[in-house]
Amino acid sequence: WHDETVKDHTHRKNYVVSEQSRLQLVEQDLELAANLNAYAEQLQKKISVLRRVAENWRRALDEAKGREEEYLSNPLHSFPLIRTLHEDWGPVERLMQQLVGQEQIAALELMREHLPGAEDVAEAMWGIFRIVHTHNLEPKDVAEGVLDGIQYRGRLSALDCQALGKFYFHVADYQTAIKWLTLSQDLMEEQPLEYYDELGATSSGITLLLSRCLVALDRFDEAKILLGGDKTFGDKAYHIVSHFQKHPPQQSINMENGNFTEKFNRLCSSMSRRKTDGSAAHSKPARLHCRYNATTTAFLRLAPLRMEELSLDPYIVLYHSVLSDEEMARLENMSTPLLHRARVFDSGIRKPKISPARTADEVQIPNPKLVAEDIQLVECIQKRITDLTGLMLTSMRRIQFLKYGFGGIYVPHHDFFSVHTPTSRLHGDRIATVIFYLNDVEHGGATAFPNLDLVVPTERGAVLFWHNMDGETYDLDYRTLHGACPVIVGTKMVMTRWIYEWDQMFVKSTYYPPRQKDYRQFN
Ligand SMILES: O=C(O)CCC(=O)C(=O)O
Ligand SMILES: [Fe+2]
Repeated sequence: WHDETVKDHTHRKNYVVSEQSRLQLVEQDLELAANLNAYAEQLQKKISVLRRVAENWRRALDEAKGREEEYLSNPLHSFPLIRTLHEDWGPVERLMQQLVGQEQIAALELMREHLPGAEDVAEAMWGIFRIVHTHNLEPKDVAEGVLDGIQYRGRLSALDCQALGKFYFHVADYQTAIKWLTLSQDLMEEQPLEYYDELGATSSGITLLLSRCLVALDRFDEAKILLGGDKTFGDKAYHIVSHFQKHPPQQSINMENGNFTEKFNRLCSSMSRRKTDGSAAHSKPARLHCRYNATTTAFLRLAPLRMEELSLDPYIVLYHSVLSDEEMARLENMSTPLLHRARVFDSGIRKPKISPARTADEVQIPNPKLVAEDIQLVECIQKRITDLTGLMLTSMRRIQFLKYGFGGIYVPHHDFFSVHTPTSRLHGDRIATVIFYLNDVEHGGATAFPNLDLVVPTERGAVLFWHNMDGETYDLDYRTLHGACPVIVGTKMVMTRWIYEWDQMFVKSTYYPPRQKDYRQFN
């Protein structure tokens, strides 16, 4: 069974999103360290025996120095020497040949398949990349533990910076690659050079990559000076530079959706830090209205909900304290074991697929794997959505529970399909969206609407609701473009429920194209 789980990418461990997998990392790290220490101890034991033997042999000869003949005339000197030279070298040679720490090496091999793989590292690097890119952070600050103006305890090592430098090299961002690689070289002062030699990060290797970046940026002279200053390359600097010029690097990691708009990045940055007083505040426009909604349905007359209008056109509201702590805890507990990597609908292949545009784990609830009382809770929440929105939900479509890890995003998108999909044929388009925030993200993770200059920070228990289509004409409202800002620290849990056109047939009149208003200018 194990092989299958490894092959099935949707079920592999997610070290970025899952606390449980991350805790395993700590355990594995401890185990690796203990194993390595045991190995070093074995090695140390062998070294001290060999040293002792060598010392004993030398001591005899030191004593004899200059008076060898007299020394050897004493049988208590010559007998041991004869015996030693005949008998002892054999066992010593055997000891020298004996492999040390086979047990620990075997243990390491066994552990290896459970350690993070290349794709885990790639995912984590993308996470850092998105945080750095969205907030326009300086590699130096990041390496020193300053993320978006906040000093954290973590630090990056020379090896971490080298890995990030290579990553940026592969995405063809040579300017930033140079920053990471230079940092890596500076940080190498922290350990003896042999340490880096053994771990595959030589300073001259970095110099070579640095000069490659410089050449790619047409900074030939700097590249020559850099190479000339390294003994390894010396007088070959000129040839190396012209070789690099003839063979320019190819971008080998596709940025795909790594590039967000300036507007989105600015909104995310304006709202990435939680207010110190603990209250969350969305940015512009300032609070329009805050009141109790006691009218949408009969339920709300009994239990009015605090509602904040964030935008009137298009209509966007935020409800506070919709879910109780107990409900949120149960939602988290029932969903966490079922999470798998989120997919988005690819209009090219007309199927959902894993995409860097949306890096989160997800599960659809309710779900046959849940116990009856959990299903009941989800159904109760579906009813509450109708209370909040006045819109109908059918059991055909479900709520999506999403969990984002560091660097987790959802690039700006519209929730409506605008093209025909298997879902839209059955249910119509997504006329409205409801997002439940299930936790306060420590840093980052707001929902941003770049066309509306609106950004909504996560607020545990709150619910965001908006219409994706004009309420009367059903025109697609392109102004509702929105995305999830990268999570910087912590995880983010939300539930999204998209509300469909055909489900409203008994509460609203349904319109068909031709559409009347043109919102596409905001596309
Ligand atoms: O996580 C968020 O803030 C946004 C999620 C979203 O846009 C969606 O699920 O459609
Ligand atoms: Fe969305």
